[in-house]
Amino acid sequence: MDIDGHERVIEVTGLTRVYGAGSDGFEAVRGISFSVARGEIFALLGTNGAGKTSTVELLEGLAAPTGGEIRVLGHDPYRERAAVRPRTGVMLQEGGFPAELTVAETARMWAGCTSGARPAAEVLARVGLGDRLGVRVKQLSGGERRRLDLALALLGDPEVLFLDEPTTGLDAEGRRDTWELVRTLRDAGTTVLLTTHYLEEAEGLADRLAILHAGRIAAAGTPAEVTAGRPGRMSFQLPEGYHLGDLPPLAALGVCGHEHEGRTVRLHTTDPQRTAADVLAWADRTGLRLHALDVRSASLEEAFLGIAGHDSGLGQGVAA
Ligand SMILES: Nc1ncnc2c1ncn2[C@@H]1O[C@H](COP(=O)(O)OP(=O)(O)OP(=O)(O)O)[C@@H](O)[C@H]1O
Repeated sequence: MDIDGHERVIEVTGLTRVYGAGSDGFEAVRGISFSVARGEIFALLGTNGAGKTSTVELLEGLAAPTGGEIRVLGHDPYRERAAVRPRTGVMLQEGGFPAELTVAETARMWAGCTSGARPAAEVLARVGLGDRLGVRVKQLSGGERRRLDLALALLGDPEVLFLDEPTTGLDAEGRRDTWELVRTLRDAGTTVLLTTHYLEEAEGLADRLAILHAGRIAAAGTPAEVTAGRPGRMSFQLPEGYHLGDLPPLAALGVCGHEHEGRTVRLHTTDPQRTAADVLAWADRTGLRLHALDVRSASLEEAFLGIAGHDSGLGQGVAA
C-alpha cells in the first residue's frame, strides 16, 4: 500500500503493549496506528512515559506486541527478525558499549556483527568522530557517545533507521550536525523513525509526526497539519501606567485567551494578523510604543501543550 504514491515501509495497526499481567498489568501503548513512507522522516513525540520507547522497541522487533500488528519492510519485525534486522539500523537510548574499547575498536567490533558493513572509519567520519578514533569510550563526552551510537546504527547502510532520542545530550552544534546528517540520509532514500522530547527537532526535521499521550496518538500529520487551527500568540510590553483594560475589548480583537504578567501581555488568538493589526492601530491612536513586540502563528509547542497540558516536561528552545 502507498502513501501518496510512496511505498509504506512501516505499518502499525491497532498496536498495544501491556507490561505485567492480570490486574497488575499496565497498558503503555493503547491501540495506535500509523504508517511511514519510504524516504520519510517520521517523529514520535510525547511526554515522559507517553509510550515512545515502548513503541519503538516493538518496531525494532525487541519484543512481541500484546495486540495489533506491525510490518517493517513487509515483515513482522519480531517473528521475522532475521529478514528485517539486516535492513534496519537501531540507535538505542543507551548504547552500553565496553568502556575500555576505543571508538575505532567499538565500530570494528560492531561491524563484525553487521552484514555488509561500511568501513568503520568512513562512518565515524560521517558523524564527526573521525578525529576521536583512538579515544576510549569511557573518555567520550555524552554527546560524543550519542554520535558513536548513531555511527553504529549506520554501519550496515540501513534502509530503515530507528533513532531513540538521537540528540539528547548533544550541544546546539552537535544537534544541528545530527539533523543535517539525518536529512542527508533521508534525501538518499533512508526511512527514519525517531523519538524526541524536543519540539523544535520534530518541527524542523520531521516530514510527519505523531504526538503520543498516555499511550494513544493525540494528533498526527505534517507539522503544519498538527498546528493548523491552533491559536497563535501576540505578546508585547505595555508602557508604565497602562493596563490590559485600556486595550479595546479582547473578544473584538479575536483574542481567545490572555496572560498578563508585570508589564508583559500575552494574547492567544485564532487570527494573529487581525489581532496584531488591531492592537497596533490602537497603539498608534493612543500614541504608544509597544516594546518586545512578538507575533507568531501556533507552533508545535502550543499544539503540544494544548494536548498534553502545561506539565508536559518537554524540552523547549533547544537550538537557542
Ligand atoms: N518494563 C516495564 N515494566 C513496566 N512498566 C514499564 C516498563 N517499561 C516502561 N513502562 C511504563 O510504560 C510507560 C511508557 O514508557 P516508555 O518508556 O515507553 O515512555 P516514553 O514515552 O519513551 O518515555 P520517556 O520519554 O520518559 O523515555 C511508562 O509509564 C513506563 O513507566
